[in-house]
Amino acid sequence: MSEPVLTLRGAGMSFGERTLWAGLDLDVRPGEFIAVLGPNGAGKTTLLKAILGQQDLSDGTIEFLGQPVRRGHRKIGYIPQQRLMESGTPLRTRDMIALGITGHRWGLRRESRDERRRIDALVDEVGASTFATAPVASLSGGEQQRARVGQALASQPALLLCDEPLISLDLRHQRGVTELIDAQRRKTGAAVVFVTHDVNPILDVVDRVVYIAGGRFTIGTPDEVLRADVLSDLYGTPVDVVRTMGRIVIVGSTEATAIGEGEHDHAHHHADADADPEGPIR
Ligand SMILES: Nc1ncnc2c1ncn2[C@@H]1O[C@H](COP(=O)(O)OP(=O)(O)OP(=O)(O)O)[C@@H](O)[C@H]1O
Repeated sequence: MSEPVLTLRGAGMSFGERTLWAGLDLDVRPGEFIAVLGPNGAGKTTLLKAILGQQDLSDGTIEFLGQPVRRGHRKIGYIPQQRLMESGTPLRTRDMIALGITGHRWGLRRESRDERRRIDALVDEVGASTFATAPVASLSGGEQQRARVGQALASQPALLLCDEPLISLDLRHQRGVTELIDAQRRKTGAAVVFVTHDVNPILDVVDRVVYIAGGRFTIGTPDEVLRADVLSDLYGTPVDVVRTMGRIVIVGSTEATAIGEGEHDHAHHHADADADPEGPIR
């Protein structure tokens, strides 16, 4: 088996008295697709920040390609949690994608012919051709998100970190972005660590799940982890896993809803979070 791209050993993250996760051992292989699931505030984004070298661990180690993680590694692609571009930002879509290749040198020198070809191919691959010359700030949320994916893929990363990249996308574009990331990891062997509240849009492509909740975590295939007994044990309270119309919905009892508290603060992330008075935990 090939060497892992990413290795966590005894990794722990605490803020004061509060432990987000501890004792996390994980090897991520080339081409592997890992979903990081859990309720709001569980520590999913903080895990990505630790892998990016932006947040020091409280315990343990993280290595990327055999070296301790450090900030700004060119071989890690990152799609941050979505923030809409401020209107007035003049950056054009193609230039935003090009930034992933030319980095900070953008604007200071011309693209090489090879770079130009790669950028054009990426613009095409993320379906951004029709808005390539439009200012990013003028795009819809979904279009901006495709530009972000293009930028993250531009440096041909060995590891792609995605923080809720499907938020604000309609079903068609959720599928489009998922297929894009899936195709990329199959083509280039890039490993993917994908943070999401809702596993459903990516269920077909996920190899393993890291489910974080209440300061603890569990790791396994979706079938191993997304089960009532496993998640009830993790949450420490009864949780049901309902399969309906090809979707998995994780439903808590009143107590479990309390554990998932904060979900409704972020209800805009999920249109259907409001639809269930029980408050699904994802
Ligand atoms: N530097 C920090 N200092 C103190 N607390 C922090 C710091 N960074 C994160 N936290 C806290 O850690 C918790 C986990 O945050 P994180 O953003 O990782 O959660 P998440 O699982 O990504 O949640 P969401 O689904 O809401 O995005 C939050 O309560 C947050 O306030």
